[in-house]
Order: sequence, then C-alpha cells, then structure tokens
Amino acid sequence: MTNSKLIAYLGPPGTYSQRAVTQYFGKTPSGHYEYVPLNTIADCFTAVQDGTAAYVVVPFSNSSNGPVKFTYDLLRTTEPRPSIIGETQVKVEHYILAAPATLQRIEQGGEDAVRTVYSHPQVWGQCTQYLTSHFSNAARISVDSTAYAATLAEKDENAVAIASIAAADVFHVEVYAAEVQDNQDNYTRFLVLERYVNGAERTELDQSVDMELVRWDRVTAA
Ligand SMILES: O=C(O)C(=O)Cc1ccccc1
Repeated sequence: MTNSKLIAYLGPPGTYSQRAVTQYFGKTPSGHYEYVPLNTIADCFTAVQDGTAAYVVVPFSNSSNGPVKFTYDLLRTTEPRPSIIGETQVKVEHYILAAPATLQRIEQGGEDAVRTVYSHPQVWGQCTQYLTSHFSNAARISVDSTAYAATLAEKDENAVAIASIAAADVFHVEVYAAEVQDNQDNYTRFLVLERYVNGAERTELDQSVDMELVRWDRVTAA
C-alpha cells in the first residue's frame, strides 16, 4: 500500500494520457488526490511500483495500429507487475501544430520549409496518408509524448508537431491542419495501474491483458 495521493500520467499537460486520466478520475480528482505529469511511460511504472504515485494511467493499445510497445514491454518486465484496476478509451484526433512563425514560413515557402515533424512513436502509423502527401521531405523525430512534441515545435521555426488539440491550449502553437489521422474512428485504450499487493488476486482485467500480451507474443514470433 502507499500513502501517496498522486495520480500520475504521461505528460506534459496536453497529452492524450491527460485526457484519459480526467476521463477516468474526473476533471478534478476526489479525495484530495492530485494529478502529476511525468516525462515517460517508464517513469509512470517506476512511480507506481515505488509508491510515489497511488495510480498511474498509461496508453496500452490503439485501434488503428495496435500495441503501445513501451507499455507492453514494461508490463512484461516489471516485477511484480502492477495491478490493472481500470481502463478507459480515448478518441484520438491528431492535429498538425506549429509556432506562429513556422506557419508564416510555410505560407511563404510552402511545406518544404518544414524540416522536422515531432511526435510520439505511436502516431506515425496513424497518420500515414497525411504524411505521404505532406512534409514528405521532413525528418520524423520520435519523442516521449505528443505534448512534449508541441513544446519542441513551439521553439523551432522549421518544425511542426503532431499532437492533440489540447496541446494547443497549453503551449504557444497554432493549428496548421486538423484531424490528420487515417481513420476517423481512432481510439486508444488506456489502463489504470496500482501497485501490486503481495498475495492479491489478479483482476479480470489483469487476465484479459495477460491474454493480449500472449496473443501479441505469438503474432511477433510468427
Ligand atoms: O503522447 C501522448 O499524448 C500519449 O498520451 C501517448 C499516445 C500517443 C498517441 C496516441 C495515443 C496515446
């Protein structure tokens, strides 16, 4: 057990994970709990395992392109594996966000003015159609979260980020293109984790996630 009153998620504010956390626990959590953004999915696992956080919310799988690899690997390797006590699905709509100066450069020089596209690795496979016809000469740089990508685009006149519209409320970036995901019905399943208490019975959700991990092992071994 832990006395922590923190609920951690992959930050900074403006990520899809933040949406998941407020969807599950409410806009402001009850019972004196507080939300805390962490830098990586691995940090979320560490926080719940060492008791720094009472709960963490992590992305698990996506309807368009399957497993969130970091989470699958951490669920396999964290000993003992945290208990999975809840889940929530978030509709994922991606936006191209850029600093105002970048938008001006695109207006003057076309999309070739953009040298870099920043986003979370999960995103590339969800926006293949858009990325085939736009920014095809730009380098794709994977970073820890979509909102972190927005912070990089905020400071870089040659870059855009693919992120949630929520990131545009938090950082000084504007919308260049809306809803650029291939599939309009694009959902990510998030899991709510709590520290495993020795001897506790595994929940039904734990078992369904086990099955999913085994199924994925078979797919990748084939
Ligand atoms: O980076 C984020 O915003 C996340 O929460 C991870 C993620 C990335 C892409 C789709 C869904 C979740």
